[in-house]
Amino acid sequence: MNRIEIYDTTLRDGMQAEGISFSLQDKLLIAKCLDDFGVDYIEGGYAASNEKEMAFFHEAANLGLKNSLIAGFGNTRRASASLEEDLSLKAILNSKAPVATIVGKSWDMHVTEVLRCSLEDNLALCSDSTAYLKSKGLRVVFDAEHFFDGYKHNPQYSLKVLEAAAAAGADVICLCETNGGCLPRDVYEITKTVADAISGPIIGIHCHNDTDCAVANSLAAIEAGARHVQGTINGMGERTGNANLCSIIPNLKYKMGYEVLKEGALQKLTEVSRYVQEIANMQPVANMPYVGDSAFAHKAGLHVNALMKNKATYEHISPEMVGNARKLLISELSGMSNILAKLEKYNLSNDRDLARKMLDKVQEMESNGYQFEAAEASFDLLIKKTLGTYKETFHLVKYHVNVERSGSGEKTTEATIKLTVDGETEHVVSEGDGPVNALDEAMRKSLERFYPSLADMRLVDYKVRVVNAKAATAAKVRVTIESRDKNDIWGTVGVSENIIDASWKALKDSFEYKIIKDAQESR
Ligand SMILES: CC(=O)SCCNC(=O)CCNC(=O)[C@H](O)C(C)(C)COP(=O)(O)OP(=O)(O)OC[C@H]1O[C@@H](n2cnc3c(N)ncnc32)[C@H](O)[C@@H]1OP(=O)(O)O
Ligand SMILES: CC(=O)C(=O)O
Repeated sequence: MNRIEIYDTTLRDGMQAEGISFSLQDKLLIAKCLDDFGVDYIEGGYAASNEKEMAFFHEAANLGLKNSLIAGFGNTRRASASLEEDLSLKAILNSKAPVATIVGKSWDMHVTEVLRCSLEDNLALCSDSTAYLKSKGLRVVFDAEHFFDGYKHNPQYSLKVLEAAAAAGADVICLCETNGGCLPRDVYEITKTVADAISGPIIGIHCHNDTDCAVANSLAAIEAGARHVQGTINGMGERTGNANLCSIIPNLKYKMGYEVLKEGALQKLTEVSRYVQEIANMQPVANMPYVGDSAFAHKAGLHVNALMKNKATYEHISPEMVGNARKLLISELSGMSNILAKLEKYNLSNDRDLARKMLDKVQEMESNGYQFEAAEASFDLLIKKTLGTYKETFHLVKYHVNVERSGSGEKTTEATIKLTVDGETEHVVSEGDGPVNALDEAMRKSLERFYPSLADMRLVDYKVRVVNAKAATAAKVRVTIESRDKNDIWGTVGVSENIIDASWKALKDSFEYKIIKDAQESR
């Protein structure tokens, strides 16, 4: 069989990550996104855990999912409870999910020390819990917890657990690398033994990332015969996380030739990763393989030079295959090729004189603290200034920012700005939450009359960095601002000894970029 089932546990194991808490609405949005992406299973949560988890299952039934089956998660029955009375099994049935995933103990040490029952009793729990859920018409995934560690200590017993679940009718026997401490060779060999020993159910793999090998371990298990893989979007999960589906899926498809998801789904991978990241309020990890912002970002001059001749020189796949985009960065490590590549947008990529001037300018500015990597819009304005096509869209006469704090802790911040547009003067004052916000508000207030489309622009990120730390408070600071409107997102940069002035420079570039962009688009 060449097809691999993709089982997503972002909403259950992913939510076990420190700092992650999904609301019911978050869970429903993610489930919809995963269904559009086309994963085979969405594990919705630990059904017996709390009301929100249960509510998810009931609401998810109305989402009209087209591609994915919802799985309700729980454990094998407690030794002290009957099948009908066991809270975990009851909750799975109450969830009305078509798939039941039950975690059962497959390491003898866990049976004797955590469940505190006999090894025989645990075999009965695994077997009768599986058979009971099957008798209710559910598809059953049996998650053999700590299977690899268990196998290393007592292989006969761990295999007996799998055999008990298989004989009871489990559809999938999933080998869990719960503590995440194994390396690929062990995972391959142990999975191969299981795949040879167990016939009937599909063999699955569920890995954690404690040795940074969760993806490699999952792929090793697939090579050894597993045909079902569990993981989470962006690898979020308990401790160091779960196996990252955003790496596993493209590796299976593009590197190993397996069938996964539906045709065309991989082109949505980056979007899915960022959507889940946004809902989870996670810090973006730029160097994530395939989906990270830097996954196809090229900085070194030699690399860009070669890429312009043939993309395969420094890219293992083309970014479009996973819905990501190539970025060519401008920095002090740039060569002529980085600049020429940027000039392509202006049909000027043959103008080597211009490229040389730009490169000299970039290197001079970067030695003074500028950095253009995250400030494409400032770079764009610099090209126009060097070409002589730049026309000032407004002219600053002066600004003044006042920050006051009273003895009782009351704070007020006010910015006054005087500027001219085509000879007309505007002089306005604005309050703000802080000096940059006040300056931003004052600029909007003074410019919106001339450029109404500024109303749909907003500042989304603001970063400050000291660039020559040795000079302490006299050091320069670099301010990088990210702005967006309905269609675009752009970055600008300003450097000064004064943080307000550095912010002003970055803000000015941002406003000018937006005004020029809109004028060009309306032509
Ligand atoms: C490997 C994994 O990640 S599995 C998923 C783990 N996820 C979670 O724990 C998150 C959700 N959990 C919860 O909301 C709660 O822990 C609940 C509702 C499941 C249980 O809560 P409580 O009844 O208060 O029990 P508590 O969490 O303290 O202890 C777990 C109990 O389950 C038992 N148990 C653990 N695994 C199993 C199993 N596979 N089969 C049967 N019983 C089990 C433990 O022995 C313990 O029993 P004890 O109280 O007799 O010592
Ligand atoms: C089931 C599970 O999450 C684990 O064993 O890690």
